[in-house]
Amino acid sequence: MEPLLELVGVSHVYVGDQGANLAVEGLDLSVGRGQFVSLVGPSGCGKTTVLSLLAGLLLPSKGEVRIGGESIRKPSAKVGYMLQQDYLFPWRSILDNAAIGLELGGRKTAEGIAFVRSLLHELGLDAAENRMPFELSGGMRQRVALARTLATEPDVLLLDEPFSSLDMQIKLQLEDLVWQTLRSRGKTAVLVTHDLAEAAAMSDSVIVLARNPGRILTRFDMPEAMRAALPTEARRHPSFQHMYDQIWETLESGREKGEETGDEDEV
Ligand SMILES: Nc1ncnc2c1ncn2[C@@H]1O[C@H](COP(=O)(O)OP(=O)(O)OP(=O)(O)O)[C@@H](O)[C@H]1O
Repeated sequence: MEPLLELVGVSHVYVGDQGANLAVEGLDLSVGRGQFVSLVGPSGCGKTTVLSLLAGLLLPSKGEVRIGGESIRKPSAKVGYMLQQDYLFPWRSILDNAAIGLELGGRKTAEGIAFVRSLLHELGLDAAENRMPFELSGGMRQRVALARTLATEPDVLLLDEPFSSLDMQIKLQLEDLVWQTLRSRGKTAVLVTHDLAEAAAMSDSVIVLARNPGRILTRFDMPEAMRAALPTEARRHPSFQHMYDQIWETLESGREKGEETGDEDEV
């Protein structure tokens, strides 16, 4: 499959008052167009750093980040971000929040607004378009954030723990909705999560990282039947527990080999 996202020998060093900190080292990763991959690993292994490199918010100290074969040196309209917090503007209606990317890009035309309305409709938010963010539940607000991200039609979505502040039932519903929405549009997605079950259920591949320095331990490709199923269905697939256990064991083995720092162990 033609790769859309590529990390080629990527290292990143943060330089600050405390000196240099090698956050990630020697990352090689290829993600095909339309694929959904997750990054999992202990706190500090570089998941957010990888997303920032893919978003063009950070430049690699070594190696290259490519999207569609082109080296990424600055933020690109091809890439959209969805975060744990929705960052909706409290003084703007839902429609105006969802349309903000178009507005900033000078594309808030009648056609653009019609597109945003169609996204809100698809995400079950048509009745909410004139409401204000404080009137919505956490799950609804994250759906608005998804509509806002999709409105600018990025090829790639970077999802930084977008479900982690939601209660379980809403989280499962939203995992299905996001997965379905991205898949039906052929979007490429990179999800950062601490929830291994979420990673296994939503992804084509799960990338396990270790820390000190951040590096890729293993890439797990999910069985085809799980990849084709909605996340809630994938969780019930006979291979699910096996994949989950393998990811968990790899994480644990990385911890045993590389953790001499005495840091808090948090998956
Ligand atoms: N701005 C920064 N300046 C210096 N070091 C940083 C900076 N941001 C992150 N780091 C360091 O880089 C490493 C990777 O951090 P990063 O936030 O990417 O990890 P993470 O896997 O996303 O962690 P978490 O799961 O806790 O969000 C850590 O050692 C962290 O302390």
